[in-house]
Amino acid sequence: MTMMSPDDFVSALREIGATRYHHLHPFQQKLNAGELTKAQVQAWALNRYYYQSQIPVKDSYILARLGTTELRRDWRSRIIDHDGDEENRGGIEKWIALTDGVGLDRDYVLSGEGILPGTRFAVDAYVTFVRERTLLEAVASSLTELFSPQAIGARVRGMLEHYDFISPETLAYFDKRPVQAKRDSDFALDYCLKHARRPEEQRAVLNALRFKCTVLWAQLDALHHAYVDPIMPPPDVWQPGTGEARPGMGGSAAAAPARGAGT
Ligand SMILES: O=C(O)c1cc(C(=O)O)c2c(n1)C(=O)C(=O)c1cc(C(=O)O)[nH]c1-2
Repeated sequence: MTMMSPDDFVSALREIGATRYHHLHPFQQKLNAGELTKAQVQAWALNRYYYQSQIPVKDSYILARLGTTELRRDWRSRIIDHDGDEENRGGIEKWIALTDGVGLDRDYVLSGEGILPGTRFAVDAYVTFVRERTLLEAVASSLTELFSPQAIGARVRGMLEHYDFISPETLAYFDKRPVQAKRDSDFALDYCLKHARRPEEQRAVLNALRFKCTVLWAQLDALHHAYVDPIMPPPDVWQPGTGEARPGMGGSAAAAPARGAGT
């Protein structure tokens, strides 16, 4: 393998996004096109909460490995974006507003009890990847965010158009994401261009991005298999019709006992 020029390297990264990013997944396309039931949208919101909750965890591992004040200062804004600070609520809290908005009980969401095993394995694999691989690969695995602004735009437009139970407030999480994603992925791309100085390092960056695409894809596979076709959630996870907030209450309604699949 020979060293790619910076332009070819960036093209190879973009090609991975064009062919493997989760905007291509059938579950994502159904979500955007208004083809999901409310329960299926609830399943998406509930499971993705687990991804959201682990993002600042994985960024904390990366932060600890960055060798300079400048790099850490840049990277720490990612953690603040998700955990919030004295002035701004963070992304995790905004995701809870999303699960509130689709009618899920807050305590049930926070408990993580109804998360699909496939979601858990995929997200945990991402955290493990950034802990165990080189720093370059850990940074590169966030490069999927090069492709998220477009995917988010299409998703928000589609969901607002097609679902009467979705309001702009419910999707407020996504308002700031495209700008944050651009800032973060510009930084990560710059880092990878600077630090991938050998062909095998370029290959490792490309593979880290491929891996991360599978982390996102596997989460949608898990949702599709459990809640779309056929409806077959594993035991002990969220069942449609359960875990809903009582009318007028923000949280703490006990999850209803699990019923049979599809009820
Ligand atoms: O809605 C999306 O399509 C989407 C995708 C991704 C991504 O590409 O990993 C992230 C997010 N959203 C997101 O909101 C987010 O905070 C985020 C952090 C990261 C990361 O790898 O550090 N990816 C993503």
